[in-house]
Amino acid sequence: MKTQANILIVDDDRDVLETARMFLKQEFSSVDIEENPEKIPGYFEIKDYDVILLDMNFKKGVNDGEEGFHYLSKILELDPEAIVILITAYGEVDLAVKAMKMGAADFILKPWKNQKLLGTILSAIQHRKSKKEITRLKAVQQQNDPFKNLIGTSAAIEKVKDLISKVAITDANVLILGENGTGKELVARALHDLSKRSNESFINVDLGAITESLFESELFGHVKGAFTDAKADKMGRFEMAQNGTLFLDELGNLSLPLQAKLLTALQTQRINKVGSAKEISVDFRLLSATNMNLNQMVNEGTFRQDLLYRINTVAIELPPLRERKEDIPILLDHFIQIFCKKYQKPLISVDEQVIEKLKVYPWPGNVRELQHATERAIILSEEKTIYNADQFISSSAASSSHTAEDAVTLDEMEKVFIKKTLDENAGNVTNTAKQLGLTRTALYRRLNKYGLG
Ligand SMILES: Nc1ncnc2c1ncn2[C@@H]1O[C@H](COP(=O)(O)OP(=O)(O)OP(=O)(O)O)[C@@H](O)[C@H]1O
Repeated sequence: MKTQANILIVDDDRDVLETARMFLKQEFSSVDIEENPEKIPGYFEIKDYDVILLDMNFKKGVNDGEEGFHYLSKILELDPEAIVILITAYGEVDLAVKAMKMGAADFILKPWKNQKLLGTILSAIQHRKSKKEITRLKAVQQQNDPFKNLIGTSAAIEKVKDLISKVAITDANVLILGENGTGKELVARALHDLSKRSNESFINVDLGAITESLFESELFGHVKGAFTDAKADKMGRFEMAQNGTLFLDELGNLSLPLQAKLLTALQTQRINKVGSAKEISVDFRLLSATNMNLNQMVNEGTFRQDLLYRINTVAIELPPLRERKEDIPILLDHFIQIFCKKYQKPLISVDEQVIEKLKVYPWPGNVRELQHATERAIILSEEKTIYNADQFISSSAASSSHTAEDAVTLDEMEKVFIKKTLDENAGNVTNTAKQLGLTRTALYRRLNKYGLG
């Protein structure tokens, strides 16, 4: 029986090709031959090759192996897991060794004995199988990693991951705190994925975006005819989260009357759809998030203490990016991979000096801002390496090292930076917020804080 394998042989010697094909056809299911190495990419478009036999020298009289290296790297670009066996002549063994360092799997000397060729190809196929298996296992492992999206190795992030692992399996209500763009929603999803409710729904409610008039209908649902626009029955978010997880984002934005309504529903675990007298009991795990200081709001009388008690069995605090700068390179790497793929660019690298500048910059919009900045840089980049920090952060930010020297505190640095970005955008808050990776609310808060409003 023939071994199932696709083999491609590339050599400029027609005799070598035909003889090899005749012999290998008896052993393997598919054997293709090609004299012109420039045509290799075309073959890769049609088939997935298990082994490629590649000659080291194609032009007559040239035997420095440069062509072999060139086409070897081309093949590895097309398929990083490709198994390439180089065909070499006597006296070229040192070149073959160099090629193996570059990623070739093996080499075979011309003229070969058929049994030797067979043995080399069979062990190469085995090698290919194990390589594929390792890649598959890595993918499975990554998929099973609940923290695969939560990038960072700083002590602060490790502490957060630790806490998530501990509380996820309990049904405790968790309050996730942190500035805009620090990853609060990612933490909420990880808590859900690791919980007993992971097979049920994860329902997200952005309380900052719900108007006072739509609050009840959004959260509790309504029945047909409950109000003019209620053309049909509607399920509320509480009901959608039945048996699963309910994530209330931007909780600090809720007005006092709505806080009261929310508290009642949480206490009774029962809701009435708007326009219905029938009570529905709901069972969900509650996660909340805010970038506001709820304790301070309680003191000021703008947040209910009893509601804070209810939602805050455990608190997880996410540090701002400027307090864990050591995570910047790994996050950068992560986003570069995502955006190079998205915009179909070869993997772009970033010069060390640029990375140093990015570490000095205060990132008021945290990871979200870094994500946007990286996307912009990748779109703009025409070279393989980015040497200019301006590509990531606007000119005002690029001079942040100057700002850093002049500014005494991070707050001052942030103020100067926001002011400059605002000026650049002719005072347009929406555009400024977008550029900084902040929500408009977050920007307004800062404008008030720094007296820039
Ligand atoms: N540690 C991280 N690793 C990878 N991506 C991250 C990380 N933290 C945040 N992000 C990314 O940054 C963006 C913002 O994160 P997320 O929405 O979770 O932040 P947030 O704190 O909920 O923000 P907001 O308060 O503005 O709603 C998302 O695209 C998210 O994927």
